Amino acid sequence: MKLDVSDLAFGYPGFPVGQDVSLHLEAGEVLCLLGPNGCGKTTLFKTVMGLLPPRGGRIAIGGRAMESLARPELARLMAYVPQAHAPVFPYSVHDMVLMGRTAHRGLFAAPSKGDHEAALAALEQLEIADLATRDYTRLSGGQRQLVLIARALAQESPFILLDEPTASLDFGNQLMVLEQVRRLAADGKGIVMSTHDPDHAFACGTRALAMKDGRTLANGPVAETLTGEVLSSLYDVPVEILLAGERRICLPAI
Ligand SMILES: Nc1ncnc2c1ncn2[C@@H]1O[C@H](COP(=O)(O)OP(=O)(O)OP(=O)(O)O)[C@@H](O)[C@H]1O
Repeated sequence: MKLDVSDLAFGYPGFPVGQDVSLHLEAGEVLCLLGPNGCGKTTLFKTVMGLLPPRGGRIAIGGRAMESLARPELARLMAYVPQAHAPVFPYSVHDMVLMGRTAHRGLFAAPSKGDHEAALAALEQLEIADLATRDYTRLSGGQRQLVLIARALAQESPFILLDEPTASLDFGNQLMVLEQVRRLAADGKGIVMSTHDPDHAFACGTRALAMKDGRTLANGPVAETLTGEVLSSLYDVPVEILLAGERRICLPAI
């Protein structure tokens, strides 16, 4: 299954944000989206999720035009992982993950045995089944982020969009989330992940899209796309790329 976004223009009513953005993603790939604050990453996500109407261009999932897909159908194809936040209502972790099943059973139907099993399987896959009965609002930021990823997994969609999944996490939790992203891709998910850290793209990305002022600065395989020149121009700071063994590392000149 393939996600094809071609020549997309996106933005809000009366406020264009981006244009001419294309991305193509296959199962098993991790596409990292990088760009300065306010360049339009979240707006692009909202448009690809069908939450904002495109201002131009085309979005197709598995060869089907997005506008031909009903909302529950779209939810079965694409899951969205927002940045971890504390909801007002103290849901249990299991209930949070169960919400990922809504697309499979309708908004008002009671969760089936299969829904509960899918939620538990998602928690187990992320190795956080021991948190199932805990209050989500009382978890650490890293644990919350993993729960939101589990919720997306329970949705059983071929594509997952993650909006800065490592933001505000400590070093260890960042690595834990990146490791899970790699595992999900290895399991055949297609992943789009926004990040402010080029090293995270080097750690788990297969492709990268560098976006500035709502336009594509570079797009392609990570190593060819995130060059020192591109990153310097993207963030307006001198950046060098070093090789540590096989691994690339971003070194800002400070
Ligand atoms: N609901 C909205 N209505 C109008 N403009 C908005 C709305 N939300 C965001 N914007 C504007 O759209 C532009 C892109 O914002 P967006 O949140 O997509 O950027 P971003 O790249 O995700 O930023 P960050 O890295 O800081 O999260 C910004 O100029 C922002 O002010």
